[in-house]
Amino acid sequence: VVGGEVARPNSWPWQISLQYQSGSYFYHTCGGTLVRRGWVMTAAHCVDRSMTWRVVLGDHDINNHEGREQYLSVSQVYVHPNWNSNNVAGGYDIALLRLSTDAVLNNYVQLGVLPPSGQVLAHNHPCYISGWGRTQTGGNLSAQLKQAYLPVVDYNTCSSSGWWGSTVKSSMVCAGGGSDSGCQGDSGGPLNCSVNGQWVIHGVTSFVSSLGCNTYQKPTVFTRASAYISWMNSVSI
Ligand SMILES: C[C@H](NC(=O)[C@H](CCCC[NH3+])NC(=O)C(F)(F)F)C(=O)Nc1ccc(C(F)(F)F)cc1
Repeated sequence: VVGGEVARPNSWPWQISLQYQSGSYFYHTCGGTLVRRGWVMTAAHCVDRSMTWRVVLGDHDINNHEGREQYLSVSQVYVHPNWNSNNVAGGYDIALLRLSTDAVLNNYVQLGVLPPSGQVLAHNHPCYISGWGRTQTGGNLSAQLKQAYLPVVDYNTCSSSGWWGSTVKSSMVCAGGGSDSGCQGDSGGPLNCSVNGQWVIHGVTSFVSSLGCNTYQKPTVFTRASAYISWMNSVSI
């Protein structure tokens, strides 16, 4: 996350850290959202390479053990069948991870609420991105979970010339476009939108401009979760 601020610990209790094993250590690579006690929603591009994965729940500082974390392994990866790893602009950048054991829900670990199928938010609807991604273009990951206010940019604006044009599809959500943005390492994490006083997970962080994370009029682009409800249900989530 470029800009924004460090989140109050566990204030996004459905946010997970997806980590891969290298040697005897695990490393953060992507975010994700706990959507059922045994299921995590993330981006397909996060799991393009097959690795030994683990999901960390209830985390705040990914470099320190604070005692609220739950470490769960991944038993199965379900990538959307239409995902093309050579074409993030094609959409379908969504995957479900089946956890080997169910999460324990508590003050630090809660389920994210998914939107109704097809729900599209209006221009400027209030949302926050959360993640441990780079804090600047080309910079380092954040040790602590960060958040940034990224209001929705509607499809009409986001797909216009000067913005993303035809790179963005209606199966995506754009948000931000100013000095705050997602960045590498935020992939797969949630776009948390306030709907009737409840946080609803409207996006899965997918891509930013290759010219820089917080490029003007290149808002952070999310997979629109409401476009994939039936697919997620078909995976028996
Ligand atoms: C550096 C930048 N990385 C990204 O945007 C990666 C996803 C990369 C998927 C493709 N390997 N995502 C992120 O950094 C995220 F955290 F914002 F989600 C990037 O490659 N952006 C990008 C690439 C291609 C296209 C386009 F579709 F237009 F070809 C648009 C943006």
